[in-house]
Amino acid sequence: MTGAAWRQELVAAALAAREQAYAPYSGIRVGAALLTREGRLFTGANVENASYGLTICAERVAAVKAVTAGCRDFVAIAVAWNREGFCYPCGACRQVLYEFGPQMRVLVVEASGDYREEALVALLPHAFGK
Ligand SMILES: O=c1ccn([C@H]2C[C@H](O)[C@@H](CO)O2)c(=O)[nH]1
Ligand SMILES: [Zn+2]
Repeated sequence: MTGAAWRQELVAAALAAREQAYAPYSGIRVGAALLTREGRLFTGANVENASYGLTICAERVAAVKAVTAGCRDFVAIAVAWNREGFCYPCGACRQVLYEFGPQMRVLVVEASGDYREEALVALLPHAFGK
């Protein structure tokens, strides 16, 4: 993945990953697609639980898949959902992403496929890091 093409690929993968969401409680289907320094792409979707509090966000699913595949250097993540407006990662996800990608880009995607690009550091100012 080179040049600008990776952005479109990441956005498309995040939109598609929503299909894998398990969200019977909220109905909010979130998809994430994470690009690592090696050029590998990892997807994730939210996995809810009857206890509610044990729900896992799409972004953290993608992050743990990457790390457990040996990829610890995150370049960018795209996040999409099935609601109006842009899908921004929650605070917990921002912190977990920061551990492996302090310089990474975050593409927040609308259901239409339009997206905005942010720097993770802009979403998590004065971050607590290693
Ligand atoms: O960063 C976030 C925030 C929320 N969700 C999911 C969790 C839950 O299933 C639903 C509503 O919070 O959205 C994510 O996947 N990522
Ligand atoms: Zn989250």
